[in-house]
Amino acid sequence: MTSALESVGAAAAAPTAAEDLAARTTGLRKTYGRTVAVDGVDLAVPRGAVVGVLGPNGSGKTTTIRMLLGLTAPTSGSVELLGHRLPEHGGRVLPRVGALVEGPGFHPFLSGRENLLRCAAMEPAVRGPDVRRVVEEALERVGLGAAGGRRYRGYSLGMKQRLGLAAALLVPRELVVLDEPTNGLDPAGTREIRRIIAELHAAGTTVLVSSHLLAEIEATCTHVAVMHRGSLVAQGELAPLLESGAPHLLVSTPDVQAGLRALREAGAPAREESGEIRVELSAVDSADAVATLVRAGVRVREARRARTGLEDVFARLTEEDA
Ligand SMILES: Nc1ncnc2c1ncn2[C@@H]1O[C@H](COP(=O)(O)OP(=O)(O)OP(=O)(O)O)[C@@H](O)[C@H]1O
Repeated sequence: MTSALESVGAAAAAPTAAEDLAARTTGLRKTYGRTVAVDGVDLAVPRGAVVGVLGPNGSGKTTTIRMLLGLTAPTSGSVELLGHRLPEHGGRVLPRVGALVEGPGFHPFLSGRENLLRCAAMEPAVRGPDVRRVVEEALERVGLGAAGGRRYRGYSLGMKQRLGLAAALLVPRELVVLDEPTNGLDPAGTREIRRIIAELHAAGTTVLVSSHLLAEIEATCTHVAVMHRGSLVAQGELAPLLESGAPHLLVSTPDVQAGLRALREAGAPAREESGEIRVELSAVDSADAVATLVRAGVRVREARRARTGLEDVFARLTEEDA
């Protein structure tokens, strides 16, 4: 195991106390015939965190989330939401949980507003006289104020996502679960989702958000849970995970090929990236790398330290556990 996996393992080995968890699964497993969709997942979602569930298509994110919300029954294992076991205590805890998950839920021939009015009427926390105001606020919050009167059937995928989000956020929630919330959204819509997640986080709400977009998770989350082939291969705080890899140096030079040759001859792992040289600072430090380049007559415009991106971390975790 590498130090990255050990550091993540260490985080998992010192679990957060149960009362500090907004959600927890133990040995969660789901099979469909011979397909093992989710395989023994022990997920811990600390209260107040923004946890990104990251994994390639088919890695089990949606199935895990559906089981977490009591929408799909686990084959084995258990789920606790806000300190209470599901499904026994679903009626008590689910109103405190907002969720955006794929699947039918809205009536195609009703408008977005009418659909939300039906949702709001079913919310125990919304009093009858407040239903209309709550719905208008939710529509505004997700940018559907002007389109609220249009039929759901005519909504674009992005508008459907926004309406789902509005339903999830009708009343203040302790936990908000969003499955691929930026699906179908344009860049402006994606930024709005980020803003809403940041607002929820600032208000102390716990957020669990799945995505196969690494940049998305990197930009919005405090914690990450990495899924691969139905298993959880790492979970913990995002910052230490990003720092766990070897640091890199990015060198800007007009002499990329000569630079790569010189570095490799000096035993420094280096590759070209977007017209620059990326040097792994495991065998050499940054001063040695620059000296090697200069000695070889390579003209260095700029050299700067690069943080290990989630993409590198993710590739390492999923390759090693494959
Ligand atoms: N209802 C079902 N019946 C049969 N197989 C299923 C069902 N739901 C999921 N699976 C299978 O379980 C595995 C995990 O799927 P899941 O949708 O949970 O992954 P995911 O990580 O959410 O993927 P995506 O990013 O594509 O949504 C896949 O192999 C999928 O084909």
